[in-house]
Amino acid sequence: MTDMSGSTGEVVVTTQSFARYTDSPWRVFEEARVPARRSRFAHPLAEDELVREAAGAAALVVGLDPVTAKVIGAAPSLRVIAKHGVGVDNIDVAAARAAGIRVVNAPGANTTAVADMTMALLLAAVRRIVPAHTSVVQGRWERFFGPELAGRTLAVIGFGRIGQAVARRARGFDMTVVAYDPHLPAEVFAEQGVRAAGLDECLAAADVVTLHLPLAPGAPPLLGRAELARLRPGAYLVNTARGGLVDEAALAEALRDGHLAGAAVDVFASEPPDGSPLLDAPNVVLTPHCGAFSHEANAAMGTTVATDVVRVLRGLPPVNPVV
Ligand SMILES: NC(=O)c1ccc[n+]([C@@H]2O[C@H](COP(=O)([O-])OP(=O)(O)OC[C@H]3O[C@@H](n4cnc5c(N)ncnc54)[C@H](O)[C@@H]3O)[C@@H](O)[C@H]2O)c1
Ligand SMILES: O=C(O)CC[C@@H](O)C(=O)O
Repeated sequence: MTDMSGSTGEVVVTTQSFARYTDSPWRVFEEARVPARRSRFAHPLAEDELVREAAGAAALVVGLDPVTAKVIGAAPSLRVIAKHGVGVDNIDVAAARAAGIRVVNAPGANTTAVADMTMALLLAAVRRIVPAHTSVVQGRWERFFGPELAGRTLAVIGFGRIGQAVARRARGFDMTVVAYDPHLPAEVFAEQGVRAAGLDECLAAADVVTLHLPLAPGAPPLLGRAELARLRPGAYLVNTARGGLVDEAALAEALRDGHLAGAAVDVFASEPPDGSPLLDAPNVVLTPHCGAFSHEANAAMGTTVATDVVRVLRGLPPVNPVV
């Protein structure tokens, strides 16, 4: 790490997960002679902490930290906000644009990691891996049954990089895949051997629904009580996209009353999910927003965003602009 605190125009890295498996992202800054340091706070930042960190920064590299209009307004030297990942729902992109600040991210860098995690969570949910593990460890030796994936229908909602990678994996498990993504031309679905359908049709057809779309600022949950009720009895839901896409109370209720057979959730409306109704819902597998946490994705996200930060600070156009 290059720690040149006190220099002007420095890069401040607030995400704790930056360069966890290789120093190569830090080397991008070192080789470009761009001063860069980690945040003083060794935890995900609250808005006021981010205001303090952003005050003298030329660039911020953030994870899920809230880059609000207040943070942007308090950062007169800021030229670029880099999302160490894909989803920019924690960044007020409109405020950044209005302030002339670039936003960049790392599209594709964590596609494989999240697609693998989605399949891991799906398999864990249907074959009840977590209760089976607990049963063995606690000496009960209960034996669990679950459905096979072959021949079942997977509905992929959001058919971008991760959605398509999940569809390829699901086809490898002999699943039928339908997908909903209103922003893509028909050829994209056809190329992947997937049938395009509307949201309602996908929900009605699915044995498993998996979410892979962004969370739009201020949007209500895509899957509220009414949409969850449209799922087949005994269906499963996997969410590795964003917690705000699902009404957690309605999902917990659908699990408790047995309408859904199970859910696997990596992302929560509020993180950590203290008090979430999912914490004590039955038949859930819950992980701490670590879908992107493969070694390879960690290296790729870090070097991708570091490269674009350096480019913007040198006056070059970024490779992966959001704005
Ligand atoms: N769990 C994690 O750690 C993790 C890691 C990476 C990404 N994510 C989440 O996954 C999302 C998808 O990532 P990606 O790399 O596939 O992004 P992507 O941009 O390649 O794909 C997103 C797709 O969603 C589609 N879409 C947008 N709005 C939609 C809507 N209302 N209904 C249906 N489809 C819609 C877009 O057209 C696009 O094709 C990210 O936005 C992020 O929120 C989570
Ligand atoms: O910042 C993180 O820890 C996860 C980011 C991930 O959800 C993404 O959108 O790429």
